[in-house]
Amino acid sequence: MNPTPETSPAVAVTGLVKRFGPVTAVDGLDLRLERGSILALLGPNGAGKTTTVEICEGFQRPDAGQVRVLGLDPIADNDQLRSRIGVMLQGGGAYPGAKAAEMLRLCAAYCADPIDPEWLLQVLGLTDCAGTPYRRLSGGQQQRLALACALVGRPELVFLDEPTAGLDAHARILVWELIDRLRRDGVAVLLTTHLLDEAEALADQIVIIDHGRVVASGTAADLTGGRTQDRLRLVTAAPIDTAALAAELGTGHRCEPGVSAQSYHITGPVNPHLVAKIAAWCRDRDVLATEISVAQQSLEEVFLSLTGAGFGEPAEVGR
Ligand SMILES: Nc1ncnc2c1ncn2[C@@H]1O[C@H](COP(=O)(O)OP(=O)(O)OP(=O)(O)O)[C@@H](O)[C@H]1O
Repeated sequence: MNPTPETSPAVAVTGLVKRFGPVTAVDGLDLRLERGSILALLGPNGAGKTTTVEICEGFQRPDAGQVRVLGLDPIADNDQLRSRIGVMLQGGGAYPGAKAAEMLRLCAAYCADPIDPEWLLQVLGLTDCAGTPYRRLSGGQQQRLALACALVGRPELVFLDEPTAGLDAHARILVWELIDRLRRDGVAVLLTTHLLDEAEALADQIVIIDHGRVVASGTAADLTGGRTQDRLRLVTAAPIDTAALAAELGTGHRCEPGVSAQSYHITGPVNPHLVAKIAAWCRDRDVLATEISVAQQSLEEVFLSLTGAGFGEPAEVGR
């Protein structure tokens, strides 16, 4: 049975392909965003994030694959979808001379049940510039006003393309709090970002794409924690012979110097026996091991390793 539009996922994309001449911007991409949750789309420049989001918004036509937004076709059912989704557009649209509050009230006037524009201005720290013409607003204020315009119609789903790009730390926190609040109110959010801490702080699900394909997806914990069992960090009070330690640990283990002095990365299966062996090896050489820790990769390390040169097949993490 086909899901009805009310029970279907906020976004369901399967096998999406989009080409621009010789460039394949999106190459068989699958995505699924549940209602009331936040999905962060991460990827290097040119990975296909904006193209994917614009197809979901109905601004571009896919070459292949299926896209359903709130159970509907973003192009064929665009009229039905418009009032139910929020899109954060860049630029002042047709009214760059209009004042900030006027623009937001205008957006609200098109909506059946808008959020109070004054409340949104206040939450986003825009009250002081409510009377400022759009073109005189700072970049960060324009960005927050675009977010307010996307949200004023109480959308069920909101698309945010780099919502905090260029915002100062204070404004970023305001926007993060608002996005988190949306989720608690049952709104689904699909956001693209280059800020890994933003994805980590906000998203229920992170999807990393490269060359138009999903290379990993899961929660931040899945992505950073899934590989902890094959990596150990060692710090010693004096330099050690890495080749000798690697030889002691046997095949399957490597020992390489880390970035800071007398720090080392040991890769290979990590278990209590390995930890004991390293400690004993240091003791036998009268070298103090000041730290032996099972290393947690940062999201940045995961991102760089997955989207760096030479990456091969897609990794499925925590799906
Ligand atoms: N209208 C277009 N015409 C031709 N090529 C395009 C068009 N739109 C996107 N592309 C190409 O498609 C690829 C994906 O672009 P896209 O903007 O989706 O990437 P992105 O992940 O959003 O990148 P960024 O992080 O830099 O914004 C790029 O190689 C881009 O040059």
